Amino acid sequence: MAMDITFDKVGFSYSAGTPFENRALYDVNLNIPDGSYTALIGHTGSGKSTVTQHLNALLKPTEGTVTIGDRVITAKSNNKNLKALRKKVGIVFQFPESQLFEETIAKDIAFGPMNFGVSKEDAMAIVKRVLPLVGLDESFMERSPFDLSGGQMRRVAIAGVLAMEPEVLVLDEPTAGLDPAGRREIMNMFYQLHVDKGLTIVLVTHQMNDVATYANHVIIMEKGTVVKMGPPAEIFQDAEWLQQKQLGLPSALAFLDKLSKKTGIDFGEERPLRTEQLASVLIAKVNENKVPDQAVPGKAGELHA
Ligand SMILES: Nc1ncnc2c1ncn2[C@@H]1O[C@H](COP(=O)(O)OP(=O)(O)OP(=O)(O)O)[C@@H](O)[C@H]1O
Repeated sequence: MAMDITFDKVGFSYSAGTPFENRALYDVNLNIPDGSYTALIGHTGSGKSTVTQHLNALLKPTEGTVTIGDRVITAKSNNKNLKALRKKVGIVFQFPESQLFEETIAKDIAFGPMNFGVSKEDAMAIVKRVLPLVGLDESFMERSPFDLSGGQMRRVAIAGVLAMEPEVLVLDEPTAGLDPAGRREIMNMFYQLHVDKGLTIVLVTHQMNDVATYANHVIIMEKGTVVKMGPPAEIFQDAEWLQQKQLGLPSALAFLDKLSKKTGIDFGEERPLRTEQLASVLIAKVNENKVPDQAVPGKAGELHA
């Protein structure tokens, strides 16, 4: 069963019908295609976390319809039989390591599957299968999660979500608080899971470079609603709009944008989104003699990437 997710005219209020009612979503229409790497971006308070909690029915819409694979969730849906859905859509919340609690790493990772009725023996087999996916080996199984570094603890917590063998993995700022090397490793790990296992990924992030590097579908939220949705090339076409909205640009695009303004060179459709593509685009422009000579020290003959 394909796990496409769609929101149709979804509204949501926290504490609906009480004096503390707080409207978080207005008329949200979006889709998350099965097998996509979707980035969900927007300022603080725009509604991203509220949307993610609808992805496995932790929250139910106050209005409209959320469809997750073959499950249709509305305000009137009952809460029964949501276990199967929760298994298919795994959410890695911010700072997931704060939810570790067992005395050994193996027990912590096995907790979810055993809660779903998997035998201890099968759960241990799952633990052995998921540890390498997060870059850890079996020697970690009997260790306490609380003796690990912050980055390793986060990997264990992520392994606990992967142990449920989800089809959709929702990541709410998964690298918050990690150092640059740890960030890169974790982001590459998720990308590998997406490529190797065909996992649908929904990444909530403020990092435009991650959006440019990994995502193939982008949703932008503002004040509780979706204001743009589409492939990255289309989303980043309008650099001006993104800057106006103070959402930031991927570094490669920000650099070319500045260069265009200073030199008048129009990089048009050739603008790369990823930093590693930048050199070849610039060299191509130099070779076309569209960059003034003085901007390229020592320019002689044809340049190669
Ligand atoms: N438990 C809650 N009770 C009441 N209001 C809430 C609750 N959680 C979030 N809100 C409100 O809902 C709105 C959307 O918040 P949400 O956390 O979904 O935004 P966000 O885009 O994820 O922000 P951030 O980037 O800071 O995580 C905000 O106005 C927020 O104050």
